Amino acid sequence: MNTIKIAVAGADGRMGRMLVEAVGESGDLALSGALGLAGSAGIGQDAAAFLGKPLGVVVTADLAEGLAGADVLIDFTRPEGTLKHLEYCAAHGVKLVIGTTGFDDAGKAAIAAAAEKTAIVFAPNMSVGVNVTLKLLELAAKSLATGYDIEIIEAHHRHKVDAPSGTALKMGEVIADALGRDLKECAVYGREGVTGERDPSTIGFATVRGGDIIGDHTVLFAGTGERIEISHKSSSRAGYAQGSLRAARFLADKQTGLFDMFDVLSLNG
Ligand SMILES: NC(=O)C1=CN([C@@H]2O[C@H](COP(=O)(O)OP(=O)(O)OC[C@H]3O[C@@H](n4cnc5c(N)ncnc54)[C@H](OP(=O)(O)O)[C@@H]3O)[C@@H](O)[C@H]2O)C=CC1
Ligand SMILES: O=C(O)C1=N[C@H](C(=O)O)C[C@H](O)C1
Repeated sequence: MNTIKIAVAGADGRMGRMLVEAVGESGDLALSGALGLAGSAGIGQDAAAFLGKPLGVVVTADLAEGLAGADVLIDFTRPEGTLKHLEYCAAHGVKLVIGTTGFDDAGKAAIAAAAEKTAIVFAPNMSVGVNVTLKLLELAAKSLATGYDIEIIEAHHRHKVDAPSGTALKMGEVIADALGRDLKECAVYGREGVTGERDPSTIGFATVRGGDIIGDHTVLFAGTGERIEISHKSSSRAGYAQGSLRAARFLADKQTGLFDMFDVLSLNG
């Protein structure tokens, strides 16, 4: 089997570092490049310097340099960074695994358009556990379609910049789809003041930010006399990194197309 050459964007970030380490330990993947934000402390340093085991790949802000020879770019940055990388990758046939969250509709449309030129896996959560949880939610929502109020509660570390999390929004989409609702019309993002009684057709979101919480998601189905809670809690970012590597391997025989982790993990159907 050919070694898959991986470039990592946001190489000096929380996820970027996990990915550099995971690629280095994988056996079947090789780090070919590392991108960082111009002016960041990591620029010019070996991407694996933080491990004390340099890999000979220097973090650069130059896309041509960072993406030279790459088969796949794994990108966990910010929407504006990902969209810049996306344009370059689509033009140069580099495949993409996008874990970044917080895109608006125009950003998502740009990713879909780029997938006509290169192959992309785009998912707000790469962990196997979260994606299986999404399947459980589909079943729960269909079975609890009436008489249960649905609330999605997520908690993350103090550094997270987008809310609700991409995962929470995906959970809302999966549930809304299962119930034949449109999340844009039924989502309620936080409550304050005299809100009136709860509208049963809504899906509520609540966001907690603090400390070093890696990522907790709970969906509450609150009925009369009982409530069901479906929760996933991450205690490490390793699952996100391993899922991303699975996504990169999945892309090996794809030339174009937009995929998600259901495709990677064969969870469709
Ligand atoms: N899909 C999934 O499974 C997961 C998704 N995520 C998502 O991944 C993203 C990154 O998370 P995390 O690693 O915690 O964040 P960090 O802030 O730790 O890392 C982000 C990295 O991207 C760099 N960066 C910031 N802005 C730009 C830009 N405009 N262009 C290029 N690079 C940029 C940062 O540089 P600098 O440090 O200099 O600012 C940093 O190196 C978030 O959107 C998060 O929600 C996170 C975990 C799992
Ligand atoms: O920013 C994070 O940390 C995470 N972001 C993703 C999200 O927004 O859902 C995935 C995970 O929850 C960690």
